[in-house]
Amino acid sequence: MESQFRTRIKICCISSPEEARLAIRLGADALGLVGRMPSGPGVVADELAAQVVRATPPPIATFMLTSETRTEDIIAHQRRVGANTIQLVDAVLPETYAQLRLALPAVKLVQVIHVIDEKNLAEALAAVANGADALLLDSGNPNLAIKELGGTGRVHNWQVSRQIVAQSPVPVFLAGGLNAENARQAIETVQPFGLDICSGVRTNGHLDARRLETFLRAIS
Ligand SMILES: O=C(O)c1ccccc1NCC(=O)[C@H](O)[C@H](O)COP(=O)(O)O
Repeated sequence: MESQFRTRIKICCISSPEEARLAIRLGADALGLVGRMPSGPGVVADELAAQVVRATPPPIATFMLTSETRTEDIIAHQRRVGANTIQLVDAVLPETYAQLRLALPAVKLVQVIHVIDEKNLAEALAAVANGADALLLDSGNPNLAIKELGGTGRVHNWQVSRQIVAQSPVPVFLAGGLNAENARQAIETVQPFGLDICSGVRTNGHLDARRLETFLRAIS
């Protein structure tokens, strides 16, 4: 069934104020700033992320991606960057959401679920029950010796993602290997609140205006 709502767009792996301005000008609802990660191409320094956050006007959301899992380290990361949303790319203890809420009441919490199989449905619903404001379904693999926590350029099992969207009481973003060719199909299959894209709108690592325009046209 066709959704009556506009699919929100998060442009991730923003690596400069110029990329942020381009993404906003072309219609991004949210920007993603990737903090220190065990692997992946999109990492930026905290100082640069903070600079982008300061230059980003409302109502654009700034998502700070963190691989930290201890509450105090997540809080310290947020204080360095100042983003209005924390994207937790790894699993955290159940009590972490309440601790973060207490310390950072104005900051929204988005939990990434790396979709591998049906078991991820329970993981997603537990994150919501524990306090996540939104979910983001991605294609990493946290079980590897060197964890993959995003930026893989791979598509995952959208049937599992569809089940998560259908049962989630909070908004769900879909990520992982999206591009202009598969984005419409992704929306129809998964029916997410928003799409998150990194490599599919880049050329040689840089945000590519033409690829982003083509992507946005494909889903409008
Ligand atoms: O890009 C990275 O290096 C990265 C590493 C670890 C976690 C997240 C990372 N990227 C940010 C994202 O969340 C991506 O937008 C998401 O994984 C989708 O990426 P892609 O498949 O390239 O569109």
